[in-house]
Amino acid sequence: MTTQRQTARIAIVTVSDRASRGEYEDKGGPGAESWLRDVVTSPMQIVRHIVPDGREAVAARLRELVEGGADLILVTGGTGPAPRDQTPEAVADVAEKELPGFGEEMRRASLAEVPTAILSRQTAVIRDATLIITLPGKPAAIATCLNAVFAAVPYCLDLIGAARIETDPARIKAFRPKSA
Ligand SMILES: Nc1ncnc2c1ncn2[C@@H]1O[C@H](COP(=O)(O)OP(=O)(O)OP(=O)(O)O)[C@@H](O)[C@H]1O
Ligand SMILES: Nc1nc2c(c(=O)[nH]1)N[C@H]1C(S)=C(S)[C@@H](COP(=O)(O)O)O[C@H]1N2
Repeated sequence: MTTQRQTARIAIVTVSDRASRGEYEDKGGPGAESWLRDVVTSPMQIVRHIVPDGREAVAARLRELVEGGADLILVTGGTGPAPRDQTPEAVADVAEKELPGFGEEMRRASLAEVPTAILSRQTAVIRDATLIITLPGKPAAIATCLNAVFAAVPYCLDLIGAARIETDPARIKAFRPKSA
């Protein structure tokens, strides 16, 4: 068995025309970072990026981050049905495998809070040894969605050959079937 890297490289990408132009302060990226710092107890390096909406811009940034060795990328924003919302198309452009269960479960959890959660086309995909999870842009959606799916993320990273991460079981109990 190969030894897994111990420091996880995590990128958070905010997709927002207005946040990228500085018209409002990005609350989604910092929100995702503080959620991870509360939940993940193993070493990690987190970098944050802000990009405008758009298929090419988002896909290009995702390719760069995967090539740079990211283990996990959280993308927030641009998952809805409006013309500029093209994050799912960008993610599909870089995907090698889709994990549709992530989107199903995140929407299910969000629908308990807001009926318009059905408008989000959020999903998760794998490219190389990177897991990419997309989240809605509304900052309040981030914790709802990560709480809904994160128990499966450490084992997914194990399976794709990414870094090993541990979580605070009081927040999220990571489920690893082989050690359960
Ligand atoms: N990163 C963010 N930081 C703070 N607030 C946000 C962020 N993303 C979205 N929001 C808030 O949620 C609302 C709906 O999000 P949505 O992603 O649909 O925005 P949008 O209308 O596409 O605009 P933009 O792409 O310029 O952020 C926004 O109008 C904004 O109030
Ligand atoms: N938990 C949660 N999910 C949510 C929402 C929300 O407020 N909370 N907003 C919804 C709305 S109104 C839209 S349009 C979609 C897509 O948002 P995005 O384009 O910012 O990604 O996410 C949906 N999912």
